[in-house]
Amino acid sequence: MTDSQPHALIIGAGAIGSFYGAILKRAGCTVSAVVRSEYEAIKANGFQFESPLGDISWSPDHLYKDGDTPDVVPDYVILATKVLPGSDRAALVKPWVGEGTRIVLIQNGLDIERELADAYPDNPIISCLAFVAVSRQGPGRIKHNAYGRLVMGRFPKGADAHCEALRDLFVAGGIDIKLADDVVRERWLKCVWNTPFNPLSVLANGADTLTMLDAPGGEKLVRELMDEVMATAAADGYPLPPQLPDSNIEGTRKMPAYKNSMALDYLNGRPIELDAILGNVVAIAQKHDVAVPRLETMLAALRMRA
Ligand SMILES: NC(=O)C1=CN([C@@H]2O[C@H](COP(=O)(O)OP(=O)(O)OC[C@H]3O[C@@H](n4cnc5c(N)ncnc54)[C@H](OP(=O)(O)O)[C@@H]3O)[C@@H](O)[C@H]2O)C=CC1
Ligand SMILES: CC(C)(CO)C(=O)C(=O)O
Repeated sequence: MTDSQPHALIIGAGAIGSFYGAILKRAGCTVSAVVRSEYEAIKANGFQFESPLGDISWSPDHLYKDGDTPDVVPDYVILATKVLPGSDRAALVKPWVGEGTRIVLIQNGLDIERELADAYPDNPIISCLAFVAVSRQGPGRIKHNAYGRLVMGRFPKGADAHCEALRDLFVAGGIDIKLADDVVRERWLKCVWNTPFNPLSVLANGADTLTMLDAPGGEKLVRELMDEVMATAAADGYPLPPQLPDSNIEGTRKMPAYKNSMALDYLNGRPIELDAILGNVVAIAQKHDVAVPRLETMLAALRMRA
């Protein structure tokens, strides 16, 4: 593709994929999508958005199903599926990755890049963390509630010209971007929030943030879980700011009550990203002999439920 109109292909155009696809469309990119169950609806009507950004509804320039072959090799393959056991993400992107294609992950969790980096050693891997509240309302219908910021960096380290070029596109589309030299550290920082809140919301029957914090003993439990994630991060070589649990709780209390992505999956009967967000943290704690009794209990209880 030409530099003047980069081509991004979204794989897994659900809430996150279709939202950041809309942003790249606003930046003037050619944006295509590979979708699964919502193919017919998206083919007929594109992605219909309700958003504080205004009318960001869009239709993919090329719409594909799993198993199709690409018309063009994209500059960016943006993977925005859920990170679930049994989903072979390296195989999923394979038909769409050519020489020079940057593989961009916009997915939650820890230690989720390695399988892509190992499978595609010659393609830049750009790892992104989304700070946004967006959810699917029905086939091809998405509600963007608030926010949108992305933190991004090369995996395993650095923020090079590939990241800068993608940052410029997202900024042109109206999104705030932080480039991170150490994206793994950024994943730990985000996990201090997601690893307690997301699985706990499932144990609490899909509860929102304030319901969890205001339940008797709720804030105390969230803090203890955050402390266990902090201790694990430190043992893994990522000491995080000691005031992070305080600022996370304070920030969460200031936001309107909010159902995180795992709560929404649970409430909609979809599989949850238990390993990416919790299991991988527990595995790293066990590797370093860090005591994480509350995280282990939560993981065991949720595995029983699954
Ligand atoms: N939603 C949010 O506000 C936030 C989400 N995140 C993270 O972003 C990531 C994406 O989450 P989100 O967008 O909410 O998830 P969604 O469930 O809304 O979207 C995932 C999409 O991937 C599609 N998909 C799965 N497998 C395939 C496949 N083989 N081929 C094509 N499409 C496929 C699903 O299709 P199908 O309908 O067929 O299942 C669905 O459209 C997760 O890691 C999540 O934790 C991070 C921050 C906020
Ligand atoms: C931080 C938050 C809550 C939204 O950006 C998220 O990561 C999620 O919903 O899983």
